[in-house]
Amino acid sequence: MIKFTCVDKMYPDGNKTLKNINLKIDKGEFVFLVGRSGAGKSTLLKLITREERASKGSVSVLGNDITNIKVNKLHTYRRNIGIVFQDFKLLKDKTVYENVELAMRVIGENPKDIKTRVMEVLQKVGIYHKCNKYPDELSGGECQRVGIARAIVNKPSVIIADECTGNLDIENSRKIVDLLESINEEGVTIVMATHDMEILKQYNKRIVAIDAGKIIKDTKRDQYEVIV
Ligand SMILES: Nc1ncnc2c1ncn2[C@@H]1O[C@H](COP(=O)(O)OP(=O)(O)OP(=O)(O)O)[C@@H](O)[C@H]1O
Repeated sequence: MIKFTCVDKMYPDGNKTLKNINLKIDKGEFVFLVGRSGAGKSTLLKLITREERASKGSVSVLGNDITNIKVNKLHTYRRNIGIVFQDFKLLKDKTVYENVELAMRVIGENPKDIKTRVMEVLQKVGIYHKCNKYPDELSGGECQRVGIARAIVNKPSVIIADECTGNLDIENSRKIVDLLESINEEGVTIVMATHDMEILKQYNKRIVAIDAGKIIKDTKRDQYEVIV
């Protein structure tokens, strides 16, 4: 499903942010990516969403090598990936419904299907009753529910969540991870970067730890295909 083979990532300033990453994540897994600030978590996630490109090695997702994917194919590739952000990235001048609807509109979905699907996901994430509210009228936890609704509305195979509980208290963080867990139970692969030790302790998931650009721990290391 997601496979990193001997991946290095160097930014233009010459610093090697990721070093020889070998990582395999199977379909339907829920993985916590942990590490101190600057360790390289976001960079690793950006290689999956293909916002960044590996400097060396290859990244393959859903059976396709995306390392050198053509720019005109990126749009189609990204339909398989839902992204949840720490700061929600909701459009302030759009309602909850409109924020989620837009994600379907931009890929040209049939307007008839849009309404049914948006209502369905708003119900799933528990924010249906606030569908006409604007982001400024919602709590952080509610905003993140909308962020998750937007991420899942196009039925992606993978959800990438970068510190998606970073702006929430522990109670709301738990509710958000519970929601991601229920999405994972439907077969969606989840990769979530987090600093939150409470969350790590409470949820028994695979943990991949990065330090200074290297994987230093993986609770499922035995199942790796390490290619050196
Ligand atoms: N666009 C960029 N250009 C140059 N260096 C970058 C860029 N993005 C990240 N870096 C550097 O790469 C390293 C890893 O950054 P990254 O954001 O991946 O870490 P992180 O583990 O997600 O950190 P945090 O938990 O603080 O978000 C840092 O030293 C950072 O300064």
